[in-house]
Amino acid sequence: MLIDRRGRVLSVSVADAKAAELPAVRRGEERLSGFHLLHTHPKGGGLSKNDLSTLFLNRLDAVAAVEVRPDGLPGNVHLAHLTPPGTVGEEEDWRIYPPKSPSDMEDFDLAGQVRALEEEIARASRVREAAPDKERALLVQIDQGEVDAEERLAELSELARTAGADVVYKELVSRRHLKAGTLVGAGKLEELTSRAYHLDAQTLVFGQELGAAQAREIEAATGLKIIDRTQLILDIFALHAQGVESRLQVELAQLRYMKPRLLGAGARLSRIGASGGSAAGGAIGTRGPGETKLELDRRRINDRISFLEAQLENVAVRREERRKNRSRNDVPVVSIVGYTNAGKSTLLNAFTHAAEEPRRVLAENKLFATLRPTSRQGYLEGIGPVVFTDTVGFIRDLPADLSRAFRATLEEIGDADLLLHVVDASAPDADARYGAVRRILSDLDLDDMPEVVALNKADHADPEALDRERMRMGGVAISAVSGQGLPWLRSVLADTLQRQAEAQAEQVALARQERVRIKAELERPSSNLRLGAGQYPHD
Ligand SMILES: Nc1nc2c(ncn2[C@@H]2O[C@H](COP(=O)(O)OP(=O)(O)OP(=O)(O)O)[C@@H](O)[C@H]2O)c(=O)[nH]1
Ligand SMILES: [Mg+2]
Repeated sequence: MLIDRRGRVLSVSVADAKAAELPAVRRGEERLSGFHLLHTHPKGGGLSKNDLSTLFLNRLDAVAAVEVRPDGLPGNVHLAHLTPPGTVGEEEDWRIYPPKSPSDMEDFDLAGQVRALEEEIARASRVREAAPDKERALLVQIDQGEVDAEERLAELSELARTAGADVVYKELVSRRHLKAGTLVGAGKLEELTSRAYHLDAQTLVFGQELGAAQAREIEAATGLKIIDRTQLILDIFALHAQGVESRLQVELAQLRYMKPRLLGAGARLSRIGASGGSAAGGAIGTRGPGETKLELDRRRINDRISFLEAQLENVAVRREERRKNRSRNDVPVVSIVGYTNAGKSTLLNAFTHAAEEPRRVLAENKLFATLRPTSRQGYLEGIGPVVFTDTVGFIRDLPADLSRAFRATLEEIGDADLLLHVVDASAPDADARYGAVRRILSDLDLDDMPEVVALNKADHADPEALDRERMRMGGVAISAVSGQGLPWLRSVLADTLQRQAEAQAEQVALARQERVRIKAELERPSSNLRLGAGQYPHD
């Protein structure tokens, strides 16, 4: 029986001893649901684990089980209610009372207990309201035996922070085999729900991409807002997008990601959409690029996708024209590439003396601070003027929708004469990041371009680790911030460009020689290359 606070019976269910259906109870975000579940235990015994999770997940005022005696009369009553969130010293999310006889129950002030509990819950939420309204999030990274699982979790945490979340808890969950629906299994989800309750968090972020059905199932089981890594990255791109093209690219990627997930997700999306109002403008996962909010109307989504594709096509055509017109004269171009947050923009600033504020490129301790390629002119001793180009940072497992949307931007890297690959040498997984960047370059068919590696943040890196990295990746240890190693890097860049120019000149010379040789061959009277007269009218 489900009973409300005035003692009215709302519903009665009859079932076997294993499980009874509970009608859907509206779960309050801040308060208890206002219902009390009373049921019988025909075989006797106290509250089961199932009873307690029903209490917890539905935020019931209380759950009570009445044992049934062999003579059919009521036996002991078992009762539990929730403990307030954040309670110190409580092992569990619930407080179970010692069994009472039905007559003892008459003196028990359940209403008073519930009032006290609600007051404590309200106090906790007042404390939270006083704090800045960042989305409080729990992070889960599933470890399937990858070597870099720890780093993935740390990266997920950086992504969440950049997206504006307050990470209150993170966990690496070891699972060789994933559960179809819930990935981590129902027990783990229950544990996470409990943690979220105590830490006052409403968002659960998964380090892997979730399918639409998985996200829905996990949301149903936990009552939390579910975000996956891809959504987080898309969200950051949306926050940082500047300029027409990046905005179009980001929105297109977001819509492509959302489209298959919109089916049957009406309630879920409207709920996420309604909970806007964070400092960064809107809740994580629903931010559109620029000032706009992501359009989630499923009827209009296809039209919008076609429109964006056409717009991007236009931009691409115009860019191609610009590219052709830009006389590929002799100013060499160095494209700065690397993992996100490696220090590419800082290095560009250091190289091009963009000390004058307005020329300075934004460099921040945020992932994907740069989304738009930016070129600045610099100078290299022995070479002369050189154009340095800064571009979008890479990340491992770059979401497919994003790499598709940003393909044009990324392919422009191929216009350069030389890649300057910036590695954050202070990152514990510098190798893996280097590998991830190389893989993306190879996907873009750019892996045969000449590359110079800069091991950046040397001021911050462990010297031994730095030595190891130098052995493995080669490259020059630098600090874009302190300037250490920059003269050496400049001379390596100049040498490489010089050698390349020489090789090119040599090829040109060889080609010229070859032409001369063939011409001479053709002109020799006895040449067997000489074909029948009249075939070469100019002869
Ligand atoms: N300690 C130290 N910090 C650095 C160095 N170079 C850059 N940083 C810091 O690293 C952070 C990221 O720098 P950015 O230049 O924005 O990195 P980025 O590669 O352009 O990053 P995205 O554009 O986001 O992909 C900033 O907080 C910089 O101050 C360095 O040599 N040493
Ligand atoms: Mg940058």
